[in-house]
Amino acid sequence: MKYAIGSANPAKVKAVEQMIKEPVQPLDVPSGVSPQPLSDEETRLGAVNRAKACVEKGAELGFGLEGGVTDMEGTLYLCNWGALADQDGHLVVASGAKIPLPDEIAAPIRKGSELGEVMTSFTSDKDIRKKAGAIGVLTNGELARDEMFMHIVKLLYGQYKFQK
Ligand SMILES: O=P(O)(O)OP(=O)(O)OP(=O)(O)OC[C@H]1O[C@@H](n2cnc3c(O)ncnc32)[C@H](O)[C@@H]1O
Repeated sequence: MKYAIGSANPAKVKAVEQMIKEPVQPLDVPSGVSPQPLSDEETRLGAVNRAKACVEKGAELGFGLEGGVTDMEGTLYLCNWGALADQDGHLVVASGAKIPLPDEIAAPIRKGSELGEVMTSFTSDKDIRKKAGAIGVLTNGELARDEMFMHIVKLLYGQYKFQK
């Protein structure tokens, strides 16, 4: 197995495949963090754990992509992180776009709901996290979740090739 992504979420798989231009194996691996990461640190760790788990399952290169939220000066932001790991123990990380969440979305998350659930009730689309995502909705369709993740994958793969 050459390339793997530690998720079956189509927005994540598509982001890696479009960048790598080769088949990428989706793997069901644990993120090792809470279902709704609540800080940059936790979101980043989820991405790293997913990338490393892919390598442990035999991938030459393993990608991990994680979505979360983070509090900055009292405002909750959507945050996104990615990691790329290889069999030599090399690891690169990158973060993606951050945008503030409106109060009607932030408030239920602060009370314990997951962003995916909140976005589903907000849009009446149970698969929104697999498609445009919160970022697609909140940017009026200008930036979909897969495109946002693709940017992170470019940051990961570019850094990896530069360092190797
Ligand atoms: O199948 P996996 O890879 O776990 O993908 P996921 O979308 O369910 O999970 P993430 O770990 O990336 O995101 C953590 C939570 O935040 C939600 N989430 C994150 N970014 C989102 C977005 O852009 N739109 C909708 N939900 C999002 C997601 O549904 C989860 O409830």
